[in-house]
Amino acid sequence: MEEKGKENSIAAMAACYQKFDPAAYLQYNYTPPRADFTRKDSIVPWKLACLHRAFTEGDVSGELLVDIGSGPTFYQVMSGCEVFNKLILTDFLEINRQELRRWLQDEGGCSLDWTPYLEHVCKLEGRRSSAWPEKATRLRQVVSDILPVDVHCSQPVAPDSLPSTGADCLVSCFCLESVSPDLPAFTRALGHIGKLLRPGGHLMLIGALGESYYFGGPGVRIPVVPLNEAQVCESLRETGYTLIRLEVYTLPQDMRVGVDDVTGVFFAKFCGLGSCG
Ligand SMILES: C[S@@+](CC[C@H](N)C(=O)[O-])C[C@H]1O[C@@H](n2cnc3c(N)ncnc32)[C@H](O)[C@@H]1O
Ligand SMILES: O=S(=O)(c1ccc2c(c1)CN[C@@H](CF)C2)N1CCSCC1
Repeated sequence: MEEKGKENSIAAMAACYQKFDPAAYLQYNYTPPRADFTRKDSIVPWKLACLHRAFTEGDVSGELLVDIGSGPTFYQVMSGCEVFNKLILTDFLEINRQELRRWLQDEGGCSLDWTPYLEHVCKLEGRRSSAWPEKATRLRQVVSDILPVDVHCSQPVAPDSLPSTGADCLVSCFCLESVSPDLPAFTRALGHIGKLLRPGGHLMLIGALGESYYFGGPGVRIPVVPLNEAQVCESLRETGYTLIRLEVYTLPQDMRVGVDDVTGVFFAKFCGLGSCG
């Protein structure tokens, strides 16, 4: 696609996000039936277990974890916040960065109660679920910044907002495929964020399989690049990552609730350029 065509399709995607509604998005995806902690086949325990294992199996370490496209959610950093002393959250929209600040400042007015997620991750760590306030305090302590980000820019965050050595670990959930107009743009965005990672750092990528759209609010239909596992791995290989593990979850029929047409979710752990470790 010509340069002008790429710019137009990325601008069209950005326009879709101007009506994104964090509260609705959280309601659609982070409350039952999708977020049902009592169901063994629910996606929440599966995803939180993938993240817990990936952050605690011994090969991930360092100082700085950066979450790309955080949106209004925290589940994706509830395990990582125990491993890293510095955590930077990022999003394209100020309305999402405000939602993150509201929870971090603990002054009420948040759109979702993250307690069940904190309790579940405490249990994964072998702690009592009643230890969730300590985990909430830890998370609030380690978040050092909430930055604007645009994965379609060759420099996705402002210069000098990260150490020159890069982040030790990146996590990104349901972002790249949900903001890219097509697969080449998805792959380019992967390359852009890869430059934020130090050599040998790790990338945890969580995303939708087979999804072509989702609702980011009432009537806010946002196009998604439909991906399969092979495309995810090929895009990551093209951008120089080494696959450590890929896990796939197929959404039960009753979790297909009309807010999107996702058929599955993948969890992938990668190591960036240079020796893994
Ligand atoms: C589907 S949401 C994912 C939110 C969250 N990570 C989660 O796991 O639910 C996609 C996010 O990407 C953000 N976004 C939109 N355009 C972006 C861009 N060009 N670069 C980075 N993030 C973008 C949106 O603001 C939104 O928060
Ligand atoms: O996997 S989810 O069902 C989920 C969570 C978020 C999303 C989707 C699916 C699919 N559409 C995406 C659009 F970008 C957003 N899930 C919701 C409960 S908590 C763990 C994540």
